[in-house]
Amino acid sequence: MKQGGSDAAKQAAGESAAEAVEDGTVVGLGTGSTAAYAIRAIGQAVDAGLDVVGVPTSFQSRQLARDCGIPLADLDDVSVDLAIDGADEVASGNLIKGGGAAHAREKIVDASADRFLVVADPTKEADVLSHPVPVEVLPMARSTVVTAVEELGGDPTLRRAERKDGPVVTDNGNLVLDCDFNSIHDPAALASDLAALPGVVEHGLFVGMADEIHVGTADGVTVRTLSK
Ligand SMILES: O=C[C@H](O)[C@H](O)[C@H](O)COP(=O)(O)O
Repeated sequence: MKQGGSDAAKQAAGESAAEAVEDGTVVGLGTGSTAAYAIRAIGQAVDAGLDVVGVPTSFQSRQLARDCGIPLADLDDVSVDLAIDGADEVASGNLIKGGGAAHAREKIVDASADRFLVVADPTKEADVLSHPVPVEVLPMARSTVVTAVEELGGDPTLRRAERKDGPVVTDNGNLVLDCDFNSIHDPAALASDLAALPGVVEHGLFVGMADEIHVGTADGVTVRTLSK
């Protein structure tokens, strides 16, 4: 997993994207260490009087947003203007997400947003996606999805919990298979194949969804605007 980015780079990316949040914005709040910097920056702006509503993508982002004083709502009540979220890998504007097993809720919130800003550090950038793809599965479908992923050419591994025996259980009560496909030359086709498997709740390929990528370094931020 590519998690080698510096805190300074993550902070620069997160704070850059947070600058896009204006008064009255409904903002999707991503999950992970880079999105957390955006949430903290939005919280500081709320303290200074900015009127925003946040839609969290996980238990973790909800808790951080509450700690930062960001008013929250869910998708039954609001529609998202702008989502800010991290990524485990970025190539040609496509993403692999789910290193924190939050990709199902992230995809719902990020896909619903009018604009989706990705925040990353340079260690996340690649020419071709090759990070294992997290696939959230209903527990009863684990074995059938393992077989189906192998038939698609992948090598699935059940994600194990740390400081708990057994598997990671997502915020939705499901399991995660990290599926290694080596280099993914047609992410749209793989995304469609994975989504079609019975028992797959969501996979971590985010294809053609991002509007901007904010890549932070210790020295500044590069913003790439993508055409969709
Ligand atoms: O499930 C977690 C998310 O998809 C994260 O946005 C992703 O793993 C990137 O996290 P980080 O910014 O901590 O590398």
